[in-house]
Amino acid sequence: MISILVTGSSGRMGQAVQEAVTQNPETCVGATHDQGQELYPALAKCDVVIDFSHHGFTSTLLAEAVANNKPVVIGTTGHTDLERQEIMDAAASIPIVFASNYSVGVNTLFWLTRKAAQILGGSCDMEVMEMHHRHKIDAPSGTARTLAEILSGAIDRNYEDSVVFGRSGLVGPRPDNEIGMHSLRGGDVVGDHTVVFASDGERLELTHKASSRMTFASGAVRAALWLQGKEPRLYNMEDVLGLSKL
Ligand SMILES: NC(=O)C1=CN([C@@H]2O[C@H](COP(=O)(O)OP(=O)(O)OC[C@H]3O[C@@H](n4cnc5c(N)ncnc54)[C@H](OP(=O)(O)O)[C@@H]3O)[C@@H](O)[C@H]2O)C=CC1
Ligand SMILES: O=C(O)C1=N[C@H](C(=O)O)C[C@H](O)C1
Repeated sequence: MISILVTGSSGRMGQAVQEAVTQNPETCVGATHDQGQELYPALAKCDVVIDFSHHGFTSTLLAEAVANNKPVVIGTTGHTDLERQEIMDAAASIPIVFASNYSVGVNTLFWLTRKAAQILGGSCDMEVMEMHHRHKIDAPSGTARTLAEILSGAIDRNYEDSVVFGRSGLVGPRPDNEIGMHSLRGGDVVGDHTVVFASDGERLELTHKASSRMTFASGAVRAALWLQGKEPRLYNMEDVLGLSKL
């Protein structure tokens, strides 16, 4: 039985993760952690951490996980460049799965987007749209960022140089190689993502819609089990699902 520390435990995802851990016959909730509580006693009791809390907590969590040699599944999004670097640095010491989305469907969308961009990237205008519930604090979503990173990689550009966030005013005709990013917020939407490939005469759209947070939670539990015995490295959910090899 693998004992899991669930951080951000009173949040929407923290609750879903506890349910998914309890439903899985191979895992149990060894401890929970929330803002203001001491981390070390909870961490010491567990084999692996699943974190869906706040980007500002990641560096504290990783410092403690490295000191105690515990693998970590990071589900939190919205990290700064410095925090992303800290995740990469920690992965030299402990195995980490860091994914903007733990659903099987979205990771299939990542794979399909990579293939479609390899075929269409040079000849199509590429845009990303996402919609989430009114409580989400970061934009664009981590998943939309990953999709835009895949698109920009396919046309040999960087995310930072190619992405344009929404458009307003006299922006002029759309330049080639620009990737538009559009974030909608409202109601209780769990998470919708669409990638658009548009050219003269036709348009391809790839869409994923999540209807339950349990899809992310059960994926994170799968990642936590997969991490057991792995070498220190930064992995993603495509590695967990074996999609990186296809
Ligand atoms: N990778 C994926 O598949 C998915 C990722 N996410 C990401 O997971 C994260 C959490 O989402 P969600 O559950 O909806 O958010 P919630 O706001 O519902 O929950 C966040 C939790 O983290 C706690 N928290 C907030 N700030 C801190 C802090 N500084 N230190 C420690 N704990 C803190 C909150 O405590 P308190 O209540 O006291 O504020 C709460 O328990 C987000 O980054 C979201 O984007 C979400 C879904 C899927
Ligand atoms: O905050 C959320 O809810 C979600 N966050 C993740 C993201 O930012 O991509 C994943 C999912 O879409 C739900």
